[in-house]
Amino acid sequence: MVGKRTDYLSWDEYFMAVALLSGLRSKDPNTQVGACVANSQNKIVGVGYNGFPWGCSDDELPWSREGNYLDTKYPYVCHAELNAVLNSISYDLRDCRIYVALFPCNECTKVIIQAGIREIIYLSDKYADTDSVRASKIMLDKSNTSYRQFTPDRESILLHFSQ
Ligand SMILES: Nc1ccn([C@H]2C[C@H](O)[C@@H](COP(=O)(O)O)O2)c(=O)n1
Ligand SMILES: [Zn+2]
Repeated sequence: MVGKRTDYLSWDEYFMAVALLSGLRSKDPNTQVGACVANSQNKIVGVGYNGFPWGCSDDELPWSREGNYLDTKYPYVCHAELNAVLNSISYDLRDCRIYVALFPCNECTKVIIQAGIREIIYLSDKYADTDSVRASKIMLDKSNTSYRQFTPDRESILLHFSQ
């Protein structure tokens, strides 16, 4: 008898990989972030990545990190988590999980909590020392929204377009 494959992706690996794949759509030259919302039945209900709003051309708005505020990307860019929630097929994301490459900022955290998402699974917390992420953790703790870092069991996942 032929047994089943054993190196198949776990749900956490699968949803985090979808988040990372979505992040590859981002035009941000410095930080590409993807997010994937999964419901309690392990169905994907929303994906997103960081980018400018509809109608705001990637070629006309700045991707700079420094300079006058209006000449940087920060006032314009929609974060991956916001896009994943807004792109989701349901308004009510109660009991969903969000997988995201980078710990959510305070503004996205508000959106995540208000949407009813119950758990955040993140890969990197590289901005842990910012007040934005500190505020996120305060709100998450108060609202009993859980968060945990994804610790991968494998280094990478390879995709081949040629089979
Ligand atoms: N949780 C997050 C954090 C950040 N982003 C976006 C916003 C920017 O496009 C980029 C961060 O840029 P950096 O300051 O590292 O040059 O990532 C997000 O989508 N989700
Ligand atoms: Zn954010």
